[in-house]
Amino acid sequence: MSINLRTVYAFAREMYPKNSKETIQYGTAGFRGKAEFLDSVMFRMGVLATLRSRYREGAVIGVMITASHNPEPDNGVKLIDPKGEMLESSWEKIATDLVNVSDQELEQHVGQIIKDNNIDVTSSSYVYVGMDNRYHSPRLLKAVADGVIALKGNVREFGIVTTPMMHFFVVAANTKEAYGKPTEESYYEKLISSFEKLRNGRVENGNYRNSLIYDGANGVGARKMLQFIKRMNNSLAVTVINQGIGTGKINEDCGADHVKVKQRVPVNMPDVEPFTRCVSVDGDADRVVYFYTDDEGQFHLLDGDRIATLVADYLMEQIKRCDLNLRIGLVQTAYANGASTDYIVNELKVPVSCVPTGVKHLHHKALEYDVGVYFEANGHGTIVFSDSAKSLIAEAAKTNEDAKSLLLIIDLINETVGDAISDMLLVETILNHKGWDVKDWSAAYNDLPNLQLKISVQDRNVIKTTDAERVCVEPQGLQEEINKVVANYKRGRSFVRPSGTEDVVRVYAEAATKEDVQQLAYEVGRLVQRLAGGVGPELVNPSNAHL
Ligand SMILES: CC(=O)N[C@H]1[C@@H](OP(=O)(O)O)O[C@H](CO)[C@@H](O)[C@@H]1O
Ligand SMILES: [Mg+2]
Repeated sequence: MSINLRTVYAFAREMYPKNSKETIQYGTAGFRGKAEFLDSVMFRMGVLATLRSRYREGAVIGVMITASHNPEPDNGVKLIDPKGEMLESSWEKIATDLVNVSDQELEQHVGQIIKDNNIDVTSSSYVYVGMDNRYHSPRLLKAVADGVIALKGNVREFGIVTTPMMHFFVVAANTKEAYGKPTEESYYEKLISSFEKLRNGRVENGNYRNSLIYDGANGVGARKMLQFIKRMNNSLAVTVINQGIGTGKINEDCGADHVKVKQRVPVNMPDVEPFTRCVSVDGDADRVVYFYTDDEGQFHLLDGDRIATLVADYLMEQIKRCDLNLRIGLVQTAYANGASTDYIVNELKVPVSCVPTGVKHLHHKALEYDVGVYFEANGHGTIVFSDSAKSLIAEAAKTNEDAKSLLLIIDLINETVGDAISDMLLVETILNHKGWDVKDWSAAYNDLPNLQLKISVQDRNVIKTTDAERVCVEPQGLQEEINKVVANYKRGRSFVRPSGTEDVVRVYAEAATKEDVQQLAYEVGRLVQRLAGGVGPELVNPSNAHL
């Protein structure tokens, strides 16, 4: 088979001309932006995925079209490497350069990538493509597929799927189906059968009730949950809200990001009993958070930190019961609530590390342990087991019932990446096992009040950070000013960093009281506006807000 790079240029010029002059970067989770400027990006990512597959000797590479928690007009694309991880970081640079060259330079540039990486263009390549349910996703999926076709690669389209399903399909295909088959049915089957075996017919236990409200963020997570419900034998009574039918827009006033950042219930919440367990996932269903309201109508959040601590505690207990000697570790980011980190260090006594935002960083760190539990505070995370841990557990399972359960737990977990539905089924399994309701779960520790702000600046990349993003090194002087402000607040902590998915600088703050955290976030936000080129209206001082 021979390929003609002229074809790539012809496709690009005729169908996917570059229509934006702005430089775009492979960020925290791939490329994101307004959908109308992404056709050429998608086409080129189809080209890159094909090259990457050839570079990896014909292994399947995944392409997921989604803008996750971003608003409806946005879309995005992320590449999935053969083992289900995010695209290797050295190729992120290749991706960024490829999407930013002009149409005229494209042919020569693709030739250079082939040469630099010694890619055999006559070899086979396989690309899997899936998308979320945004109305512009099908158009963008076609652009990716055309990028593959332009280089004579093989493309398989999965239609509307969650991000974690795409990761599952890629791993399933590349492990010759040891992980399952690369089909939707196989994915449902794997998760549901382990979940139901773990339940073993016991749907309620102690304070645990088996019903919950599920906020699907008007995204693909809603449709897939409806598919789960159809296939489950009433082992869980799930009411799905924000299903994405009718006028509801993806992530608008609903979903995991809304619930976590606004600390508020999603739109369309039915009238439920106080302390009813509720779950929100994001637009592509790779994040999950829990929440409930108490008998005074007060909102309570059980976020990724809570899930991580619940899971780590449970796994430690199970591993101890099996009498196995496995090193368990927890990975967080700077957004983790300080109270959760204290709890991990002082109560769980598990090693905990802090890495930069983005699951790729957490995932890599977690692989250093026999059992690595990682979660971003926003509910994005999973658990990874080393090969040797898996064989030890499998060996023990021959004689030990607890080890058998652990094996089922491993099956229930989508180890490739954070998976909202799989994580939810895991939490449900643990709560059921412990006989806990949300009150019991909340009792482990009290979150410090915390707040996030988004600040618009001229160029968010003027902010540079170090020490897992906890310290800002540029613009000069900003960190010193933040330190001075933070010192005035009991249990105060705050940091700033440029978002990798939105054109904003994020400010995080936590402090001992709600009033303090509002004031602290405001003061740090003002520093960013003043010292990092803020644009738009000045933040309002919360202590003057009533004036
Ligand atoms: C504070 C926060 O929640 N940041 C999110 C967000 O990244 P930013 O780089 O902060 O925009 O989107 C990422 C992808 O979904 C997710 O991994 C990350 O945790
Ligand atoms: Mg997401």
